[in-house]
Amino acid sequence: MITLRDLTKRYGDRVAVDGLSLDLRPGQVTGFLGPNGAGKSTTMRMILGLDRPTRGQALIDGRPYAALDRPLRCVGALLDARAVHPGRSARAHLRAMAASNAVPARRVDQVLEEVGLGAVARRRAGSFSLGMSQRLGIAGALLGEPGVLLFDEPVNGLDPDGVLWVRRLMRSLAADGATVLVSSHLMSEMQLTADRLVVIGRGRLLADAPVADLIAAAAPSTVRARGIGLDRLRRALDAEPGPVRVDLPGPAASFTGHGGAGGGGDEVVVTGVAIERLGELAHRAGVVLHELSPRRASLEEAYMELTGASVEYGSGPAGPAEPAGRAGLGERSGA
Ligand SMILES: Nc1ncnc2c1ncn2[C@@H]1O[C@H](COP(=O)(O)OP(=O)(O)OP(=O)(O)O)[C@@H](O)[C@H]1O
Repeated sequence: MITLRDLTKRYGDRVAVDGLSLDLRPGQVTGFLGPNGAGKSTTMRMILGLDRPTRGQALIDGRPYAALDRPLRCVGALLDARAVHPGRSARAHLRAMAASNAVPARRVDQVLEEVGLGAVARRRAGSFSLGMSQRLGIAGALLGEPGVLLFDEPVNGLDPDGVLWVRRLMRSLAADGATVLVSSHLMSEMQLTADRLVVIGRGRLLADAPVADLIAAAAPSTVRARGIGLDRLRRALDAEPGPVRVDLPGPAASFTGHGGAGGGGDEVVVTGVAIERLGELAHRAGVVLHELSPRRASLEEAYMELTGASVEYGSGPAGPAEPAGRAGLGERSGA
């Protein structure tokens, strides 16, 4: 269990982490998200006793890191995969870690096999690729079989096989009862890996919720309707209560339904009306439907919505403009 209470870190005038209070429970993978500079690494460093909080506290199983007897047996972490003496072999690096925390030496060979580095155990860590270094960092985190694990960008540099392996590893650690906190900028990966998401921006908590709830709250699902006579459907939607939005469709590939564009008739994307209700309205309005397909928002869309105002190091526009469809045909707030 990880407990944060009013956790705050200032560097001079800059507030890197601003009053975070959270409980991260065993048996769950918590994804830790936020734009560059949001304070994720600083939070992890404070949990691990590498940075001293300006105010508040970070506890592991009820105790600050400094009060843990053999820390590697309580908490394992991958923060910076390159922070290994380059002249030491992978095995020597892990053996030194094990010795300082009363972890049996045989565990070193076990974890090296587990992370796929058994064959290169005697090679200098300085000769490792980024992906191999990440695997060595993960081996170090697993060494003491801790109940709390922190991973900062663990899939950075890993090949697709490695990414899948990390996802399964996180899931199995949580299934065995560990508290797992993992930061990542890969939204699709987080959507697949995490049970719960904590999103921060400029050091402050923006959201703390199960993945599905966070997506549903931040980015509404939509329904695409394709057919003949959609003007009549749009008129029928004018009488619906609540905010309803009617847009031209985005890229056809992002929809789950069959058919796609090009089958004849018009297309609209409706937000704010259940698919069943839309079907009824279309039927009553005499619309010939060729397609009525739901589209669930992605974590990436929800994340953009949540963090839009907190991005400090944003990029300028690049590449072709978004399809014109999202500009919107009509929006109204319900009566
Ligand atoms: N040692 C330090 N001295 C001064 N400022 C720091 C220090 N460490 C972090 N910061 C600042 O604190 C803020 C939070 O940084 P942090 O590295 O925690 O963000 P992050 O969410 O991990 O970002 P990223 O996604 O880019 O890794 C940033 O503005 C950063 O410049």
